[in-house]
Amino acid sequence: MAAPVGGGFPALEPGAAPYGNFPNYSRFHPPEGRVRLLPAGLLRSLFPAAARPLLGLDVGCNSGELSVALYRHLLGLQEGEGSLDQPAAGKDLNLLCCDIDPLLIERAQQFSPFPASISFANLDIMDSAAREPFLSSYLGRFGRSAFDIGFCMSVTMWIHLNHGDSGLREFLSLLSSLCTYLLIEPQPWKCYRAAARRLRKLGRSDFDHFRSLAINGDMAERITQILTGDCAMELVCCFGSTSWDRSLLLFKSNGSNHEGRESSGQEQ
Ligand SMILES: C[S@@+](CC[C@H](N)C(=O)[O-])C[C@H]1O[C@@H](n2cnc3c(N)ncnc32)[C@H](O)[C@@H]1O
Repeated sequence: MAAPVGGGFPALEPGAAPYGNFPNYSRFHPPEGRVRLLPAGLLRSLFPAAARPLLGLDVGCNSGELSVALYRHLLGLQEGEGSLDQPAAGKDLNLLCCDIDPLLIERAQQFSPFPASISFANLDIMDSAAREPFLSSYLGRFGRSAFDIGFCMSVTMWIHLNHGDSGLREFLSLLSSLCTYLLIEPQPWKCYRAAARRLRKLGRSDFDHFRSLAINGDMAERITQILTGDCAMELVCCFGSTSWDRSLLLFKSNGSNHEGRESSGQEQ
């Protein structure tokens, strides 16, 4: 993959984005390439009976372009429509989007067309001390203890490179415990090699874990095995692959951990 740099942000060396926190990422992997794979009416078909607002979590949202595109697409809003925060598709969606990079989050907040429905927050999802109070507080506002749907788009590789095999497992387990449905776009193994190569070109050493990763090869398959084998999720469907060879996989929790978790009377 060409390294996403330049554009409206101060230039950043590609290797200087060790978490995949590329500015202008969406110019290189445009949101449309992902959202067009998702069927219209997806939320209605996943949650036919939901009378309350749906809650979504977008992990690794970068500067928010994909989060906003997902929000529009899932609610059936056209570009330029719905800026009054009045979704049109008969479902109400609140999206919490987080990223480890505070500058990307600042930018997302600055340009958000749906500030009442989409919240952007600076959070390292792997930092349990920061994550737990933050997510509980957000969910508590809705009287909930889990999200209806999670989005993990082009993030797994960065967690894997920075936290190793155990970090990837921990991350997937966390997402499965937090979200009833999980839409995930894993990076294929060739992207790992490209990321390590970029770092070496800058004269830096590999990511700490790169050479020791035992989870490797067909990453979509490996992640599916972990989610279905260890995390009590089932694969609902694959929505196909983007033109840059990443598949979009939808999982559903089949454990009982998401049922009956809402507290009564506080839903908005
Ligand atoms: C390649 S970008 C993907 C952006 C967006 N999801 C998309 O697909 O267009 C990966 C993002 O994950 C974020 N990220 C990496 N590790 C993270 C962590 N531990 N917690 C939160 N965000 C993280 C990076 O800062 C970066 O913005």
